[in-house]
Amino acid sequence: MGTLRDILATRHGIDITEQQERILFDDLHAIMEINKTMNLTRILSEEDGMVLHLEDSVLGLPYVNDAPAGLYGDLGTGGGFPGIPLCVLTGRETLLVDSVKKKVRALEPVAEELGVGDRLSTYGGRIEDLALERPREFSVLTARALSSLGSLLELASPLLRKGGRLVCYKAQPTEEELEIAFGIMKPLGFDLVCDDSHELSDGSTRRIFVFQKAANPRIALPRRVGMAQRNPLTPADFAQKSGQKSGQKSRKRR
Ligand SMILES: C[S@@+](CC[C@H](N)C(=O)[O-])C[C@H]1O[C@@H](n2cnc3c(N)ncnc32)[C@H](O)[C@@H]1O
Repeated sequence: MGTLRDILATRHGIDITEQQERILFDDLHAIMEINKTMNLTRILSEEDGMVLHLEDSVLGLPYVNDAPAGLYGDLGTGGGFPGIPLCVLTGRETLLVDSVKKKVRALEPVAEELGVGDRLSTYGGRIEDLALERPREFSVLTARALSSLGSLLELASPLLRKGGRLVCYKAQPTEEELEIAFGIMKPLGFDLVCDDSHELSDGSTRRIFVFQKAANPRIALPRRVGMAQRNPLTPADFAQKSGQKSGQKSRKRR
């Protein structure tokens, strides 16, 4: 199969140093060790982990590097993928976000061991609450295996500053998921800047969508906790709302 460095360079045109490769494997091993006592990942072998955690996470590197300078957040980070590898490789100040506090707590000593503890911190709470505490602070966000594209746009919009980017890792979204996301992206303040397909070394397809925040959303965000994922917005919500004035002004969570 080849080394991670070879795979990244030959398949994806991404160069990392030997030292960075070592740090990424140290990360994978640390997560697999923690996984013996806490459910952080379902990927159990080093071989699968190299592809599905390391190769896949690093695919996002050029997209995160293309975003404006500033704070990077990984939403629904779980075992720290893609957040920790991208923190290592980008050098950005990074916040790992997950609603399960003990998961992100377990990642803090890993970051220390990997030598990125000074620029990596964690938030154990819901994305919607982070958006109330730190609105428009982020330059770039990633999300893998978290939610539908439409929900991700809604969750990310209040966190991103103007010009900031949301990098979504998806398998193969359904036509319906795409139609909804593309129908609500403008009202949520986004433009689509990339829709790329990549083939991982196990033959699976990874699609990466990048959205750029261009304007404020047309409704007050975040909505009530859980709404973005349980009751996602659709284009019809905005069709009904055009002409109403109240959405923009109220900060009340609906
Ligand atoms: C399937 S895991 C994906 C983990 C990791 N991103 C990966 O690809 O391996 C989704 C994670 O998102 C977290 N999550 C789901 N909804 C969330 C929300 N609204 N706010 C914060 N975390 C959330 C869950 O606790 C879970 O750890």
